[in-house]
Amino acid sequence: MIPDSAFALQGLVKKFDTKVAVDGVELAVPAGSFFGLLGPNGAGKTTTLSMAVGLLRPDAGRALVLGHDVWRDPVRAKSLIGVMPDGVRLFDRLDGTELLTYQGLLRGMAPDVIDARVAELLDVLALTDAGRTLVIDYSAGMKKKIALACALLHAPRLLVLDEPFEAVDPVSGAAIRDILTRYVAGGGTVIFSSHVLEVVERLCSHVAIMANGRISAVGTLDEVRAGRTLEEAFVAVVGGRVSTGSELSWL
Ligand SMILES: Nc1ncnc2c1ncn2[C@@H]1O[C@H](COP(=O)(O)OP(=O)(O)OP(=O)(O)O)[C@@H](O)[C@H]1O
Repeated sequence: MIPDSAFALQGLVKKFDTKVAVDGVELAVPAGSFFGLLGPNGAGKTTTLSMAVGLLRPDAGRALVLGHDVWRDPVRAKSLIGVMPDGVRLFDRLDGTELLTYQGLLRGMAPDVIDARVAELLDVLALTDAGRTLVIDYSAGMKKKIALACALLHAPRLLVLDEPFEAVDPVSGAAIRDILTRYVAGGGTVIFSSHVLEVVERLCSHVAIMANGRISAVGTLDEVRAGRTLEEAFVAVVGGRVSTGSELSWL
């Protein structure tokens, strides 16, 4: 049986000491959707995605990738996903080509397939010249792009990306949007967190808004917007700050 949800999060909870970072998150990401996860700083997006892909053990709940439990059946579940985590920890004493090749070998890919895909990914992401540069010497945006290439290399069914557009230049951002749009058109599923509402509005078919460790709104983009802009919907769900106009008068 093929589940309707590419990704199902059920009752995920994570506490850090007394802080409840994620408070019973339930989320079904439909197969073939382009899913944006929004929320203010500290809402619990990264913690949720980290648990969802098997990088952080939940205190309660479970995550299913195409029906496979990430914690009980990790090898199968992880073979189906490509992940670009927050803070991108990479083997940065390798150059770009070596890093991708290493990633492909870990994934059990054939060397000739790896070579062809690495060359293509470096080209599309404008990293060809950086292929022989150590990753530690990359800029923040270049690190994002090589991390995205690592997530794409094995042609996963589902992509989980933490702030993929952060720090990338406009040309690279357009290239990434194009890659992801084609990936979804080809039957893939993407879930990504972002603070860039214009990008989410342009790309996403579905959106969830997190606040205080919970999902406060979820649905198709139009359902969540409900006739408003996404920014208006976000502020309505999360709560805007009311300015008295007198703050920082000393500045
Ligand atoms: N390792 C940790 N130890 C202690 N507290 C943590 C840890 N990781 C996250 N937190 C706390 O959990 C809460 C949720 O953090 P998280 O990084 O998931 O938020 P986020 O929605 O991704 O935020 P941002 O948009 O700023 O990246 C925050 O209050 C944060 O301080």
